[in-house]
Amino acid sequence: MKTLIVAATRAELAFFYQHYHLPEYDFVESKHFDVLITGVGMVATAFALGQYLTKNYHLVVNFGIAGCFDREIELGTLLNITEDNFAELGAENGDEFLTIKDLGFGENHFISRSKINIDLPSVTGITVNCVTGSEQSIKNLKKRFSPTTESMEGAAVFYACKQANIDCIQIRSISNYVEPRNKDNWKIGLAIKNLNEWAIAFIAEMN
Ligand SMILES: O=C(O)c1cccc(C(=O)CC[C@H]2O[C@@H](n3cnc4c(=O)[nH]cnc43)[C@H](O)[C@@H]2O)c1
Repeated sequence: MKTLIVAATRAELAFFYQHYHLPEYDFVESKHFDVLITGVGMVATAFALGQYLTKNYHLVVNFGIAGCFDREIELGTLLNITEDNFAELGAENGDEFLTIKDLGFGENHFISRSKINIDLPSVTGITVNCVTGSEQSIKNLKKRFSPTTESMEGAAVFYACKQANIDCIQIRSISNYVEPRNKDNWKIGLAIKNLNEWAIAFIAEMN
């Protein structure tokens, strides 16, 4: 059985593609692993996984960059997101937020059940449709989830893997702090370089 590597954009796996001489397609098959580029966001991710996630895979690895709520963590740091949450899926009730679970319609919190030993700090993430960019939203999200990271896909990958009963890990490299938007502060190049080096070593070790 193979590993399915999932990322939102091909740019996030650029050096990985180069290293393995992969063709520039959004779904690439190779002997030990396949790669799926889903597009950004939960909808695109869920649709792509609905098309490609089959029982041929024993493991899904979601790679990407992410925002970070913790200023003690340096940009470019790699983290293992072992828990993730749909942060906006639910209902407002005045100032209170009711999750999809509170409403009785399903789960908003996912935990990786993988037993693979990952040499990175384990943290909790949130997954959003709208990148957080106001002090009030940051305060609310910290209160509700105590998150370390924010992405736009993570919890959707965990959700799909749970539905398909396939183990999943999520590795993200910190490109920016979650703050009022200022793309000049983002270190995307550094985050992608570190992410790809780790991904190449991880896949080499697994096979
Ligand atoms: O501008 C570029 O060169 C560039 C190259 C590769 C990827 C990007 C992206 O913007 C990828 C979007 C991707 O990043 C995740 N992300 C990163 N920071 C955050 C954040 O603060 N909040 C939420 N998501 C974040 C997200 O998963 C997107 O899929 C740009």
